[in-house]
Amino acid sequence: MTEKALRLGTRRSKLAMAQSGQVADAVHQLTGRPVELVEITTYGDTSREHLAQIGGTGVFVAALREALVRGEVDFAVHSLKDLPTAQPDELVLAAVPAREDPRDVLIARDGLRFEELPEGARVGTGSPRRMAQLNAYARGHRMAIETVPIRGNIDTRIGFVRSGELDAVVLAAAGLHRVGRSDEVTEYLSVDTMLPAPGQGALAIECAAGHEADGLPLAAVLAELDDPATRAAVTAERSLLAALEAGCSAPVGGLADLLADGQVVKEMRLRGVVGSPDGSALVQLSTTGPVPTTHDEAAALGTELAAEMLAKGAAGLMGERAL
Ligand SMILES: NCc1[nH]cc(CCC(=O)O)c1CC(=O)O
Repeated sequence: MTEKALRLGTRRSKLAMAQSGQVADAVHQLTGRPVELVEITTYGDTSREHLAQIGGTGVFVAALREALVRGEVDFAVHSLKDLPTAQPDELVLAAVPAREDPRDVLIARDGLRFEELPEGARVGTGSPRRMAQLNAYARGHRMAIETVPIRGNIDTRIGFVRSGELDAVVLAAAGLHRVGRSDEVTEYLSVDTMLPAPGQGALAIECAAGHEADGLPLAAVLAELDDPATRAAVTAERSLLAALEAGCSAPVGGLADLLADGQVVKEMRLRGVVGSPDGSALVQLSTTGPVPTTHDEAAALGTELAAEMLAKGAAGLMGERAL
């Protein structure tokens, strides 16, 4: 008798299928069980509204989470940056595997870098975080650009540049790497000018609390795929986001990394930014602390930085805080 397959719930976009396929292989290696992909359509996939309008938080994950709770799938893979910061009691964030490149990139016509864009260049992004930082960068260089709200999958977004409708678009490096489109990148944006979204480049593997698949305790098994350094970093980043009371479509960037002295890791640094979408005002701060050894220590770094950012007026820049 063949062993029963583990059911992995996934969105059906090319990106979701690529990252779910990768996790499916790893789980198959780990357990010896076949892993079957179960495609689930989320509201974020079917709605044609702009993310800022549909409320942002959770639109790509709610349907997957419902399937987990109902036991229709055994585990699910999400882009961590799309996952709301509140963790439902019925679900466990079983693993955060090693992160991909967290940076944002520019894909521009004619191989242009950001600073080479012409006067009045039209740059596509639907993300208030990217808008705020792009506009601030442009102001700093006395460039005039126009940010144009767009949405759609990776191919659609690259298509706006191909068709000549836009001069450039900004996307996450990780997504492009995962779908094999990295050769389209014309500039990797420095995190000094473009802090990524909290959790960007990382995946989240989630299952229902206490769930067993034919005797296999899933949370414990999947925990083998966890990368503690990535987990600590994204915990700090998401705690920053939560403490700012912001969601994934708020103009908030955050990135934690480890600072080393030679080979020896000394500290964790957390950088954060909040900006007005026109880039006229940014609150950008960073903090460092001992390398966290627990969830609470990592989360404390985010809470601390959020308090400092709020003291510098971050709340006023976030506009609709419900977003
Ligand atoms: N909001 C869409 C989204 N969610 C996850 C990624 C890919 C990058 C990642 O895994 O962090 C993207 C595309 C993008 O921002 O360009």
